[in-house]
Amino acid sequence: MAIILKINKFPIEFEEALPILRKIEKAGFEAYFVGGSVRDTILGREIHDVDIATSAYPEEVKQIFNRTVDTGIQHGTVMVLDHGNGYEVTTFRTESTYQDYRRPDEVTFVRSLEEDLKRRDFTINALALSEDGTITDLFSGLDDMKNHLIRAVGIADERFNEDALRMMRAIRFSSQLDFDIESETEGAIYRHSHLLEKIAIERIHEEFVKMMKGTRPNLGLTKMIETQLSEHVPGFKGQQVILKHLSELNLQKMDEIKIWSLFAFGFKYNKPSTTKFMRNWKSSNQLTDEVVKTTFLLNQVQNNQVGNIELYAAGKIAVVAADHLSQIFDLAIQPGELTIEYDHLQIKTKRDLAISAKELIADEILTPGPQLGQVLNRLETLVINNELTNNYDELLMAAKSIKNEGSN
Ligand SMILES: Nc1ccn([C@@H]2O[C@H](COP(=O)(O)OP(=O)(O)OP(=O)(O)O)[C@@H](O)[C@H]2O)c(=O)n1
Repeated sequence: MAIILKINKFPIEFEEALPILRKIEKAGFEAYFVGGSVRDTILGREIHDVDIATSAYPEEVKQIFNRTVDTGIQHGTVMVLDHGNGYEVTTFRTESTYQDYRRPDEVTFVRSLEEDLKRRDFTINALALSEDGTITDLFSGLDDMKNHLIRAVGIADERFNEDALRMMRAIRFSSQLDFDIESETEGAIYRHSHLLEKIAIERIHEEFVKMMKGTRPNLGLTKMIETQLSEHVPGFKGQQVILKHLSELNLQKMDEIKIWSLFAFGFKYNKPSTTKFMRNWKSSNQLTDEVVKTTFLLNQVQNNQVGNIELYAAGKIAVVAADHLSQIFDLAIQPGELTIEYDHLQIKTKRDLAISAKELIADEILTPGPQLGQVLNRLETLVINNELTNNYDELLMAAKSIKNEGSN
C-alpha cells in the first residue's frame, strides 16, 4: 500500500508561500500548510486558497511580518501580505469557530498541531504539510483518500454537533471527489440531520450548489435523501419521491440557474412559489429572476404553449437553460430548439426596435403621452411575431395606421 508521506514537488501556490512558513519557523514557531489545499494537492486537483496554521499567536504573527491585515483576529487569523499575495495564517486552536452563533471569545489558542488537527471535520481535511514536504497524518486521512472515503475526525457526532454544516460538507465532498461517506459518519449525519436547521441558509446554499456542480451530483442528492438532510432544507421537506426521481436524471454540467430550475420545475412550482422557494434559499434577485423565467418557460414547453412571445419574455439565459432542462426532463422538443428559435427573433429587447419614441415624436406621428407607449408596445408585438419587418419605414407606416385605428 503506497502511502505518500512526503511530497517531492510543491505546486506553484505552495512554492510561493514557502518563504512565509520559513519565516515563522525562523522566529521559533511551527507552521504548516493545512486544509483543502493539502487535500487537493495530494489528490492531484487544482488548489484554491493556501491556508497556513501555526503555533504562533496572532500578535506574534504580526510581529514577524511587516505587512499584515487583521482579517479574523478573534478567530486567530491574520492575513500576511507578500508580493501581491495574501495568506491566511491561523493560530492552532481547539474550538470550532464555524458556527455563526458562537462567540469568538470561545476560541482557545494552543501551541500543538495535534490539538488543531483533532477539531477539523474530516480525515482528508486534517492533514498538515510542512516546509520540507512531510505530511502529518494523525487520523489516517491518506488511507481514507486511497479508499475514497469521507470520514469524520474522531467521533462523528461531536464533529457535527460543533458545526452541523459539516454534514452538508460531507455530501459536497462526496460529490466533488466521488468518495463514499464512511458508514459511522453517514449514520451520524442521519441521526443529526435536524441540526441543519440551525445553520444559516447562505452557508447551506453554498455547499448545496458545490455539491450539485460536483462530479457526482446524483450521488450527492441520493445521499441527502438517504441521510434525511433533504428534510431540513427549504422546500425539500416531504418531497422524497420527486427528489428520488430527480436524482435519477442526468444532472451533469449544470449551472446555478439550471440547478434551481430543476427543483422548481420538479416540484411543479408556478411563478410565485418559485420566487418564494428562491427567497427561502436566500438567492440573489438576479438568480431568482432567471430561475422564475426558466421554470415558467419549461411549464410552457410542457403545455405546448411556446411561441415567439414566450421566448422573447424569457430572454436568452432562461431559453438556454430551459433547452438543456427540456432534454433532461425528456420534454417533447429537439435539443437546442428553443435557442435556435430565440436567435431567429427579429428583436431581443424593445431597444432593438428600428424606430424609437423620439423618432415617432420628431416625425410628428405621435406626441408624448400614453398613446405613444401603446403604439410602441403594439409594434414590439408585431415585430416579435414577424407580422412586421423591423425596418424604420415599415414601422413608421404601421405606427401611423395603429394611431388612426385608435382614433377611429
Ligand atoms: N465546517 C468546517 C469548515 C472547515 N473546516 C476545516 O478548515 C479547512 C478549510 O476550510 P474551507 O476553506 O472552508 O474548505 P476546504 O476544505 O478548504 O475546501 P474548499 O476549498 O473546497 O471549500 C478544512 O479543510 C477543514 O480542515 C472544518 O473543520 N469544519
